[in-house]
Amino acid sequence: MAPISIKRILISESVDPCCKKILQENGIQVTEKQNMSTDDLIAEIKDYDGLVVRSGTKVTADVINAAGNLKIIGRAGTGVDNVDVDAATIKGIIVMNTPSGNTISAAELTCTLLMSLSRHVPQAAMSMKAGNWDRKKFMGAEMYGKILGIVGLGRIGKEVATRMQSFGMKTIGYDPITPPEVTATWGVEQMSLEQLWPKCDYITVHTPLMPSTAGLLNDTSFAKCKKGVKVVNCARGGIIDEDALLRALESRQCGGAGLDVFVEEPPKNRALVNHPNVISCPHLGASTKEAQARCGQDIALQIVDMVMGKSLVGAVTRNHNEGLTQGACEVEIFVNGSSYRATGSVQGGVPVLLELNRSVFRQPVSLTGNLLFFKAVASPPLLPSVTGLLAKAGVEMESFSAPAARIGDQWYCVGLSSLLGDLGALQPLVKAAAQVSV
Ligand SMILES: NC(=O)c1ccc[n+]([C@@H]2O[C@H](COP(=O)([O-])OP(=O)(O)OC[C@H]3O[C@@H](n4cnc5c(N)ncnc54)[C@H](O)[C@@H]3O)[C@@H](O)[C@H]2O)c1
Ligand SMILES: O=C(O)[C@H](O)COP(=O)(O)O
Repeated sequence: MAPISIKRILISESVDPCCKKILQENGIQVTEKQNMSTDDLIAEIKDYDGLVVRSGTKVTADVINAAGNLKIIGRAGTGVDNVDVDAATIKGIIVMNTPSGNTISAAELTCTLLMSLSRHVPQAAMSMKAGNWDRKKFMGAEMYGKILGIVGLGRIGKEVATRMQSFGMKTIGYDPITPPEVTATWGVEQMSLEQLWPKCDYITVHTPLMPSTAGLLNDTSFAKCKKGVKVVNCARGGIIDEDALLRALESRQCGGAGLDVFVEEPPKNRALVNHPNVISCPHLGASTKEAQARCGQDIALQIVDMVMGKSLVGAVTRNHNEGLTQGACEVEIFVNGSSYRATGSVQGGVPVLLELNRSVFRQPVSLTGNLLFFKAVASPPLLPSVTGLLAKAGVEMESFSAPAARIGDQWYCVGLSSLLGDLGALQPLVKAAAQVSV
């Protein structure tokens, strides 16, 4: 990748100080300005080559169009729904995020809300502060033996599943991209949503917000749930339809809700927040010292790498030249001095890889998690040999994507539980290999 000149960056939200430090150490001038209105940002942005945000800054088309020099929008976190990615794409501005930095924190908050719903801890604590001693009102239920439905089995969904299994919960789920054989290895049985709704005592959603997930839980799906089902949304406001949730809470079809996110933040309509069976937080999923340190560091290092022409990690910008409407785009990526030509698209809101260096994959490869790509000649012992080698290195194979063709050198992709410490171990089996964490 050719180096990109970035001299001045604006950080418009509370991002860990290590971000500013790393950028400055690499010769980039950094200005921090928080709580700007969109008009303030429009007036300010023209002076900068880069902008670093969290979820609070609305990087609208107006902001992007006012930004004459902007080359990079860095999201210190996961969701980029506050950035108009299409407007950025049209202007050739790269949008990148740090999708893994806050996974554990968001998963832990989800588990906290699930457990608080089962034992009414926030309500009991408030009652104690009000001078009461009410042991009867806050009768709870054990998590043990209950069924948790997880909608969206990506990074956070997986971490929630394994944690709640330790409480003796049975975990079931649904994801259109993560294969059932993969989720089975971490204890989640997949099924259709129609089969899932009536089985669950608790439901938690971990998808991005997009047209296919907006209102996933709505009047119709609540009606199919067990009476008294408890729900958690630590993903994005609107995946659980807020009006439908309020109706379900009022009819007791829903026994309680844990909400970290809202359609409007902060929510002007307080009906849900004020409901006695709702526990809510002001979008705190990523608000831990550890998550902020990781996200701040990751975004700064990704920007520095880009400036040095090293790599383009975490880029989510779509390629307008190739016609997004057709769904596919082609990019050339340079990793450790080698060039890779990749064709990908976005399916159901999820980036997928279709082709790598002319190897067309049989199924689209979901670009999430730790991915190992290798080039080899197809042969029956190839997969068992790679699996054995990974097992020796203490790394689990979470998914396997094979090329459609079986002739000559082809590229394969393997999802890993963690990146390999040493790619050299693959040498006897493969002709080339690279790994990335997406
Ligand atoms: N509350 C917070 O502070 C906080 C923190 C981090 C992430 N998040 C949000 O949590 C969500 C999940 O993040 P992640 O890192 O696990 O993302 P991820 O991309 O790893 O996982 C999302 C999963 O959703 C699946 N999916 C897509 N469409 C679906 C559908 N219609 N039904 C079911 N599954 C579907 C995808 O296949 C993918 O596996 C995102 O919305 C993210 O913005 C919130
Ligand atoms: O998508 C995310 O990363 C989370 O929602 C966290 O958002 P935040 O960085 O604004 O806390």
